[in-house]
Amino acid sequence: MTLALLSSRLGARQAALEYQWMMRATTAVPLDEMLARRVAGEPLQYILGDQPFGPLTIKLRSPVLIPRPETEHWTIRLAELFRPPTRQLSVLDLGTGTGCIPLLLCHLLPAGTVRARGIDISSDAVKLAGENAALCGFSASTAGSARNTFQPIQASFLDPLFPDKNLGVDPPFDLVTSNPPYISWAEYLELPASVTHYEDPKALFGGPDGLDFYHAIAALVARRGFLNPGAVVAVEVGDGQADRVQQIFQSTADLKSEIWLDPWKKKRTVVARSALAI
Ligand SMILES: C[S@@+](CC[C@H](N)C(=O)[O-])C[C@H]1O[C@@H](n2cnc3c(N)ncnc32)[C@H](O)[C@@H]1O
Repeated sequence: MTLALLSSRLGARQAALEYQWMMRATTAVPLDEMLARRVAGEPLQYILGDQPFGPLTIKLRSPVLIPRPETEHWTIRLAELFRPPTRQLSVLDLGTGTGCIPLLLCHLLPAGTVRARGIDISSDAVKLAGENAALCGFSASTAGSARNTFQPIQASFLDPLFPDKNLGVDPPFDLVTSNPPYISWAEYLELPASVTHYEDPKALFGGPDGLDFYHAIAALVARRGFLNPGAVVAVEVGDGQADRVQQIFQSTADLKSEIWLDPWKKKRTVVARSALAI
């Protein structure tokens, strides 16, 4: 009965596909319950409890944002900029969520070359990112010095005192990444219920025009001593925001940048580089 309902909701083809994923899921949730939750509109990823992100399997729990394929795409391309690595990279991910971005970088770059920290205001996100760090084998507490490490830290990077001396977030950084909240108020009203009911509004809202977090990130990386010479700052942007974000980085941080397209040819990532001599 519920499978029939799912078919009427998603179409027979998609329902059959999702049914197969549920059958293969390793979660302890009974199949009937999975079907009922999906029919009620819950995203499949939360029901299954994990999803692939590049070659990694990332654990998921509502309300922490479900990593998107666009983010996976630019993170893989970003790792290529650091091949072969010329030195140890100190990485800071702002708004880390599941930890997917720094964890994929840890996976893609040679062992012992990445020390990543991820900041998130949400305790749910920090807890989940810690679980993912352990599952992927990059937990800072257990890893030896020859391993890449990722440590999630609960803090707000909008706080004027960030990074407080006691946080363990010690500049300078070689790479700053962020997929910040970038949905404007107008866009939020248009989002489907599958997003607004299950994903944390804190992960979505970027202020009235969606650009608040880019101003904050540009001001942060503009601080003296925050970036190493030649450091890279890579931020994901929403539809139609890329040119404006480029201007913000230029005017606030004096950083020149380029724009990367996503697999659907949309301007998705602004990638800036600090001068080789600062
Ligand atoms: C769009 S989600 C991105 C999550 C993850 N990086 C990804 O790509 O899937 C933005 C994240 O920023 C976090 N966030 C929102 N405001 C923040 C703040 N002031 N300081 C730190 N993190 C914040 C949210 O909790 C959320 O996890």
